Amino acid sequence: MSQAVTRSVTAGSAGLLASLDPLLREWLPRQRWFAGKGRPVTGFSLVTAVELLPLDGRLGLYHLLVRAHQPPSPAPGAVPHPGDCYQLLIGVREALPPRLAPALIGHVHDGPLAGRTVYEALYDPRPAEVILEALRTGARIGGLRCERRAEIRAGLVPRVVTAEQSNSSVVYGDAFILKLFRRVLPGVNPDLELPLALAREDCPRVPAPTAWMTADVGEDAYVLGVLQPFVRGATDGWELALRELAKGEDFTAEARALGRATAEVHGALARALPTVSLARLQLTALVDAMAERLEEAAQAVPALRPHAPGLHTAYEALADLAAEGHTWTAQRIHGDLHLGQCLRSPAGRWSLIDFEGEPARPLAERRMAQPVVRDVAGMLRSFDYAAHSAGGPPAPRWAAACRAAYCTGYAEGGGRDPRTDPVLLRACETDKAVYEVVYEARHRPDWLPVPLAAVRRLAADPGSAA
Ligand SMILES: Nc1ncnc2c1ncn2[C@@H]1O[C@H](COP(=O)(O)OP(=O)(O)O)[C@@H](O)[C@H]1O
Ligand SMILES: O=P(O)(O)O[C@H]1O[C@H](CO)[C@@H](O[C@H]2O[C@H](CO)[C@@H](O)[C@H](O)[C@H]2O)[C@H](O)[C@H]1O
Repeated sequence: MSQAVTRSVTAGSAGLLASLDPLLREWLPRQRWFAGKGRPVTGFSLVTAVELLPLDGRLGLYHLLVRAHQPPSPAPGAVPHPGDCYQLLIGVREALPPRLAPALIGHVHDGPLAGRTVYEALYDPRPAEVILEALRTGARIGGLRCERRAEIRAGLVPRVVTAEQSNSSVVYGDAFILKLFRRVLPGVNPDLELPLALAREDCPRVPAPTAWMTADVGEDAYVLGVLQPFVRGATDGWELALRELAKGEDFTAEARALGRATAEVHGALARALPTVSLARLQLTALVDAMAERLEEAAQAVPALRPHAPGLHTAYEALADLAAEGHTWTAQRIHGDLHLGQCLRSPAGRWSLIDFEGEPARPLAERRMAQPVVRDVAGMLRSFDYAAHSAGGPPAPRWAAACRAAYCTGYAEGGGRDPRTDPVLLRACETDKAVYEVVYEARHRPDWLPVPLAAVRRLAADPGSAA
């Protein structure tokens, strides 16, 4: 273990946060992973601070969990909230070398860091090495605790992933990838829980966690990061789909393989974790939750409002089936499945990643058993997204063929053909499209027309879901 890791001490000083406060207020809301977009940050409180490299050297390094205070959402019924907790890895230098310019947070004027430059330390190889070393050695530093399931080679060279993400990732020597969660919550994190459960089932479709890091804060444990094997040379399904679309190529063979992979993962999850039967009461709760999400979304995004009555009919049809006595099985699912969560190895093998669920939903809700059709609906929406985003005119026939092939593959992989459940499928696709409208309005307003086009179709035509 490196000297720096063993010498780490808990800092915990309010002065540290006070000196960072004005810089973080400006920097944090600009980050893609910042969850509280649209509301100002009015202050911060420190949850934990651990000094990973001492300030007296050329490079200081702090691991911080900070709570960002924001006024409550203006949505009717929104409850006051203590503020989201974010994980920050803060590097401190006298001056920033030009290669680290994109990582700049700012120059500190007051407090213990006065006169120094602070920056997003993951971009810097040395801090990234410190984190890997902690994981490799199962270190405990202040409240930080690392655990590992397998050996990790020393000396792997880090590089930060620069793609747009909800979290932040570092690749180590093309052998491992570490995801550091940005908005962290106390409790079980499905992105660790489910891949661990799948590893116990020897499911080869999901990279098994190699090591992970947790913070103990009082009675609570926050999962901070997960290291897993890196699929070398992989292309994600989104990139691949757009590439094939641009060339006018058929994607149905891949869509079918993706359907098989999804069904295999669902099968393994059903073996690993409890399944339940959704009878009338639970189905009513499911339908009510969908309807409530639609109402909240319509409040937040005015463009959705004219379509709300049409969309509600999808939920009413499901409620009618429940009233007639239909039941569905529910189990743990991926929760936010889309083409970008599917990796194709150079040998043509598909893996699924990112089991965090929809980041904006409460953790308890994300960990609930759900009908598998929810994941299927996510993928079907994704083919539609691709067909509307490839640059050329929308390609509805390409999307329809992929959607059908995916359902065929799902049945071949041991699942029930999702098309035998059209009412549930339409309700789930509607719920997903509504989620996407809110997601895009918040994070990528230019993309809003994509889910809105689907909303128009789903509201007007009950048969439009696959
Ligand atoms: N095991 C892996 N092997 C190769 N690349 C990966 C792996 N896991 C993630 N990635 C890459 O990192 C990106 C971000 O990972 P993801 O888990 O989706 O993070 P986020 O939750 O931030 O969206 C993915 O789109 C993928 O390109
Ligand atoms: O991958 P994340 O966990 O960060 O998921 C979030 O971001 C996704 C976009 O990156 C978003 O997915 C939506 O856009 C995709 C194209 O970029 C498309 O393939 C998906 O079907 C669509 O839902 C996802 O919803 C969000 O949770």
